[in-house]
Amino acid sequence: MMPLLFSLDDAHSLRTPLCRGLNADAGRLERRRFPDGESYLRIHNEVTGRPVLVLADLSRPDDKFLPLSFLCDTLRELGASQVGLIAPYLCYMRQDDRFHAGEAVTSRTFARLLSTQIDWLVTVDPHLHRYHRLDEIYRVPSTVVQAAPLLADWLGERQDPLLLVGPDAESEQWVAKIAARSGHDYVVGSKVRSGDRQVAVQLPDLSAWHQHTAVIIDDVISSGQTVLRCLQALRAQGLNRVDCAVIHGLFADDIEQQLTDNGLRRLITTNAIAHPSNAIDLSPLLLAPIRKHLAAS
Ligand SMILES: O=P(O)(O)OC[C@H]1O[C@@H](O)[C@H](O)[C@@H]1O
Repeated sequence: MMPLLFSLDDAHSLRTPLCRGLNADAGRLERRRFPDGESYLRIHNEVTGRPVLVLADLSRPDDKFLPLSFLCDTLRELGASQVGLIAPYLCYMRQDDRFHAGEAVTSRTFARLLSTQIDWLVTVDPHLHRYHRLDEIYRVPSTVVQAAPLLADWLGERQDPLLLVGPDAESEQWVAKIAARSGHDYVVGSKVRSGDRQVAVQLPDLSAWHQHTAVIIDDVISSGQTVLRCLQALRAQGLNRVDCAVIHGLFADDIEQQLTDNGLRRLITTNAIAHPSNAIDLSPLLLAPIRKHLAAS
């Protein structure tokens, strides 16, 4: 049976390519808020016995998780044969430890809650730092898609000599893969975070790469402080041509002007989260894992 694909956000740029690539019908979802702020949700398709895909942009998740839960639960109540979640950005991955007594390890709790709502999960480069695999916290089958080949191919088209720069140890998992595929050199810095927006980045000696264009690579830009401090550290060493490629553009703060004022030439992101900086379409990488889960469930 042809799958049905619902998107919590009608404008998600992955909706049409995924429907086309999977030969899926676009589901019709009616959503509004009652005057008191509670969610109203109605599914306008017959879902009984059909495999259903839910595409969700999970940036700013606190507003989205309840509507997502209502949707998935209703799909199951109405008899969908499976409910698979495509969450190109998987939220609540960064609080992966109890750093201070009494803190909520929100990654674990969120994973536990979400796992009760869905049959499987496909996501792109979740922030796996202290966890190494999603199944350490998720209780449903999952596939992690890596955006590295698409970023590497995008960089591979560049003619100027590039130095890829990971701002911190965590970023090495992404920058090393992109460097290996694109054939560019890379270095990794070290970062100390003393607050949500207090970040210091140190880079190794870069005198061997003065003629290169630096490209900062990271998985997430949130406040933008990591990229900003990395940019400043590069310029302090005389690397004045600096671009940046990030997988998930959360843009929690209005940082872009500040980055431009500090000399950043270009910032690009994937379309995991819709933003004017989107330059890389993830859909070619998502189709095969989604088909695999559809067939296995
Ligand atoms: O510095 P901001 O943009 O707030 O946060 C993003 C950084 O925080 C880390 O978890 C990410 O891997 C990235 O390096």
